[in-house]
Amino acid sequence: MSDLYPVKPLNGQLSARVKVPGSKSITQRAMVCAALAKGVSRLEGWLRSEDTLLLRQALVCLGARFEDEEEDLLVTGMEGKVHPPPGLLFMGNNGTGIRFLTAVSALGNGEAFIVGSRRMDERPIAPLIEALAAWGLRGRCFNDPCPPVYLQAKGLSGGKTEISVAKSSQYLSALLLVGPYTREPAEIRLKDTLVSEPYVAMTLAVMEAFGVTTQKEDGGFRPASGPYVAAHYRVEGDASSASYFLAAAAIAGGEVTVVNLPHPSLQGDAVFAAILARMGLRVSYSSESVTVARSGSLWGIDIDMGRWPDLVPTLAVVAAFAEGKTIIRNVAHLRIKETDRLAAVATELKRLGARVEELEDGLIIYGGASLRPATIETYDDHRIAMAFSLVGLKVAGVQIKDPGCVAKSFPNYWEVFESLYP
Ligand SMILES: O=C(O)C1=C[C@@H](OP(=O)(O)O)[C@@H](O)[C@H](O)C1
Ligand SMILES: C=C(OP(=O)(O)O)C(=O)O
Repeated sequence: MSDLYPVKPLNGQLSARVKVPGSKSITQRAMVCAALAKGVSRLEGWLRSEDTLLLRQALVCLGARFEDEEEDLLVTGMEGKVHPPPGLLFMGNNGTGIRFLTAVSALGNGEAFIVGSRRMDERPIAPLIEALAAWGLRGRCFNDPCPPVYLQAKGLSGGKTEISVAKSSQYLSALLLVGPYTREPAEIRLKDTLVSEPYVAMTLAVMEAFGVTTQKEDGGFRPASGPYVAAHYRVEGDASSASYFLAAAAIAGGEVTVVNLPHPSLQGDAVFAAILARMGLRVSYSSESVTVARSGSLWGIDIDMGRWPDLVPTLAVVAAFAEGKTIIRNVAHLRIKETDRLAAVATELKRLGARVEELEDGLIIYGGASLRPATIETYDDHRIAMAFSLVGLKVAGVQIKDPGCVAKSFPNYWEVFESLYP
């Protein structure tokens, strides 16, 4: 792929049906459960992308077996017996993956050394290491509070632990996923207010599909003792990936259907259609799909996005085309994603001529400015590349730098994007 993608403006209105790849978040949870389980699991509709392949490779190093059978993934589980390898485990910039892998490695016996990309060394993981320490793990972050991570694992004792979840829900999901394999029943208490909450519900749902239920109580969780039981698991289409095409209808007008996003969905980000409804679009659902249509005005909104951080770049770009201002609140955790997404979104919208205020934990976007051509910096962040590509549907002369960075979650993004043109 060349290092610049020139977006062609769309003549007329959209009328498109698109299929998105499998959910990255669900795929990674299902991979972990299947890798720990007893027996052979089949993952249907799993996402094959940079991040999921990194996690797959690392789980193979720990002792699970993965085989492709046409589009499905067959996983032979380790029955909870984890064997950290002598070398390095590499997780790129896969935040979900490094948090899950750290917890899974802690179930083993021996040393593990887990490293990521340069940006990963700026994404904190210490809260997870501290919570695992209460279950007997000896571990440290070399770049405290960030990776690389070094562990001396000897299985996890279980019992009570506490976790800080104000910066990321992934720490809690990681603890929950290994909870069934601690020696004593696990009891996890939250120290502070949970961000990105729907991802935790998703973790519990996937665990349940692999046979483990969790008792939820005020301020805490008690996952039942394992093992996970191998399952035939069908992964939903990715709701965050779907957001780009739903947003395309908001920006360019017309109608878009995402054919493989079920309703209801396990993914919090499936809320995006309802957010667009608040901005003036018509929305309809079937059990397997969602359709949005714009025929009239698009209005700015005031919204707390703390539960759905990955939708913020998409929403911010839509907001630039809306009438009036949009206030996006409660998303300080966007500063520790693939890049500082509040800074990146504000900088790139300004480059296009939009008026934007960057808050410590949010954005104010004044919609309706006439936007100008620009070459967009993507900061090695798939969501910045995908969200800003949408601007080019309406504004001539938009080019996206490093378009290949979409491979993290959506390797065929540009192909699906091009299917929007008649
Ligand atoms: O658990 C998950 O699969 C995810 C949780 C969210 O992260 P935080 O909980 O760190 O906000 C989200 O941003 C990320 O893309 C995927
Ligand atoms: C933040 C993301 O992923 P991760 O935290 O897993 O790197 C994302 O996909 O937007």
